[in-house]
Amino acid sequence: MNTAEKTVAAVPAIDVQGVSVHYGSVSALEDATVQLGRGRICGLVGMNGSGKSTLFKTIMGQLKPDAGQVLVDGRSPGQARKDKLIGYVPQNESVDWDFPISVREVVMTGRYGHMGFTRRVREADKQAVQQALERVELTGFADRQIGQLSGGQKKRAFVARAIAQEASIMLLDEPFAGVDKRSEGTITRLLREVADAGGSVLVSTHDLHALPELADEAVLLMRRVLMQGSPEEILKPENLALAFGLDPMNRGAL
Ligand SMILES: Nc1ncnc2c1ncn2[C@@H]1O[C@H](COP(=O)(O)OP(=O)(O)OP(=O)(O)O)[C@@H](O)[C@H]1O
Repeated sequence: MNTAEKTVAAVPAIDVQGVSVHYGSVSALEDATVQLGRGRICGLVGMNGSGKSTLFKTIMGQLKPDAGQVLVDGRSPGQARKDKLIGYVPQNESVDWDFPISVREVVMTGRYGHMGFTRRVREADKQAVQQALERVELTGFADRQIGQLSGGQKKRAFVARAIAQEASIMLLDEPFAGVDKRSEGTITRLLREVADAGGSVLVSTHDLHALPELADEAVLLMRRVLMQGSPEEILKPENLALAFGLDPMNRGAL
């Protein structure tokens, strides 16, 4: 590795330093510090309202922190978005499923950053979309209106959009919520492929049982970052108790 390559490798993919975010008088994140390296999958774990979506939106540059700093691949979130570094799979509730757009068109929006101002679709864009649809096993659904998919298929469509974008950093807000086993398996496998190719993945999940299989590391969030460590460390009952009160692994689904 030459010096320039070493410098690039040393810059974290995601670097959240002492970030605080408020919605009016509501404190959603307090002095949160999270770092994620390349080729890593990090699970984001915490109760409803613990600040997971707020953290995603701050990394995306949709929310400005009141204190602290966010760097994405060494740049500001705004620049990282312009550079199409971040692929985002939002929570289902934040998408207008009635919008008259097909699955293929949703995935094509991931290519906009590659098209320039005219947004003229080239053969390479069509191929990238087709390959992404194949990878999430949705080719047979490509021409359906997006709202006509099942919960798991909708998630896979947005994962395909991030793949078509060729984003090196993927943020997924509860991709397993309301998702069948097949979609869960497909998404888990794809995230590992993204990480194996050098990408970085931050994924929030309520499925603690699947955490060791899904992620290399995890963050336990309760407005503050309680800890960042291996899934095994995070899942220790005494640590889960910090974030959830009782041990949620013995309470079934969260
Ligand atoms: N637009 C908003 N205006 C005011 N308060 C908000 C807003 N969005 C979120 N909050 C509050 O900020 C806190 C963190 O919310 P956030 O959505 O980040 O949590 P979360 O961990 O993603 O929750 P969930 O698991 O339910 O999706 C909560 O107390 C929430 O009520």
